[in-house]
Amino acid sequence: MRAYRIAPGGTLRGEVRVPGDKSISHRAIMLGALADGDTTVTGFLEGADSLATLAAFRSMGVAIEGPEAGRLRIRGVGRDGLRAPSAPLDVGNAGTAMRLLCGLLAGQPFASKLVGDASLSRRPMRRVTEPLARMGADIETAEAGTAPLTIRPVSQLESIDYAMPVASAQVKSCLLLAGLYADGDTCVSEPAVTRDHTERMLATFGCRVRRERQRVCVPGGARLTAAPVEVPADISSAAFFLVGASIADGADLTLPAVGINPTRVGVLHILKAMGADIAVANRRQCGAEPVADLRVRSARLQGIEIPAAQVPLAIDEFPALFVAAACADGETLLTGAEELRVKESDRIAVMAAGLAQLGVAAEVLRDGIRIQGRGAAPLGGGSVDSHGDHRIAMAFAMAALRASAPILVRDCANVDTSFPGFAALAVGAGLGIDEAVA
Ligand SMILES: O=C(O)C1=C[C@@H](OP(=O)(O)O)[C@@H](O)[C@H](O)C1
Ligand SMILES: C=C(OP(=O)(O)O)C(=O)O
Repeated sequence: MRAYRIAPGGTLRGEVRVPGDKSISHRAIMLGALADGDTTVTGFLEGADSLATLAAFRSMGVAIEGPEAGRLRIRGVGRDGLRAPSAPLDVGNAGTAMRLLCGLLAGQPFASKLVGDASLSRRPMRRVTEPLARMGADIETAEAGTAPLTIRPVSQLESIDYAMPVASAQVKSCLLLAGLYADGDTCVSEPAVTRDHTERMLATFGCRVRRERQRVCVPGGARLTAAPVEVPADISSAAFFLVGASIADGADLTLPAVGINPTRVGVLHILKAMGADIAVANRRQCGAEPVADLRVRSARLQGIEIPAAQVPLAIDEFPALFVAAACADGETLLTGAEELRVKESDRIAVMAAGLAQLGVAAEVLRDGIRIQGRGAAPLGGGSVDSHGDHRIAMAFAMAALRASAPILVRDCANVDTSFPGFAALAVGAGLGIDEAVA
């Protein structure tokens, strides 16, 4: 099993170019495949999750050239041009791929089956299959409401006006994609703002998306027109470096061209509220998405109560933010984040267990966590288990910057799902990671 052995202390300096945004990379493949015409993608994330989406579309007859240094050319087959895959579509560890594809496949005139790895096969899928069933879709889950998902063709999907019970961009996007195949306007309302990459990209591809506050509608039967997609650097990957440079002594790191879509910047708001020194410079547009260069320097962090509205805007960044909280003065309290329990791992339980290994007191709550920051005192060293969760592995790798002894992080292979090359980039910036087998 792949592991990281990280030397304690050190700092992060220089410039780090993190790879392309995972959410946007998945969507670029999906919309590019369904569009009329050829879509060129730059900055595509060559991680296992987005490559699984790419492979799924190839097996449905879509010709895709690349990826070659993040460049792709997708030969769009048009809204009705996908072909029946000859085998189940295996999306590995990728929740985004499974949930978005489920909506898109529900509207196809052929049967299909979606399967994933052990972690994905434990994650809840009824959140998408129930509203899709209301649209008339025919989808069978395993008994627990989990994958595999067997999708059978129906003559016509009906449009829906759906108020999501959970704030989930995956559920929203799933229904919008199904809505392209429905008989009228499909509308989705969200209880809190979630990432809006699907809406932005649909609009770029010429779909008349109607957006009001926390509600979005797509017209049934819309056709998409190919458009170039520039994928910004992933703020969720940048988050590990934002935290690492904040907690390390003498750090000064620049992260160029990071996506700063307002629906993704919870990590910046939360770190700044904790006292982080992050400068956002050179704001500009990268296609449909805003980007900026982020410069982060060491800072003395303070524990905070995390505002509820920031939770969905930082949902993937909490493993890293918990490490920041562990190094802060005083207590940090997170509530309203029960969604963390159904990610690649139960991120509340797994982070609390790892923090305990490093001597950090953390109380697990039903929907969050209370962390007692160690302030100026170092974290301990020791062995932590990532439970195959990429974000847990990278968060604990950064914790070593403030540890008094080496940290061993076990089960790190899935870092490749979202951040291939993480260890090498981190080493280049100053982190003492050794990839080991443990
Ligand atoms: O739509 C997306 O690309 C994502 C949405 C979020 O999931 P939820 O919709 O389950 O919150 C996030 O955790 C995931 O990493 C990516
Ligand atoms: C939750 C995540 O991804 P997904 O749901 O696509 O597996 C993540 O990347 O943190």
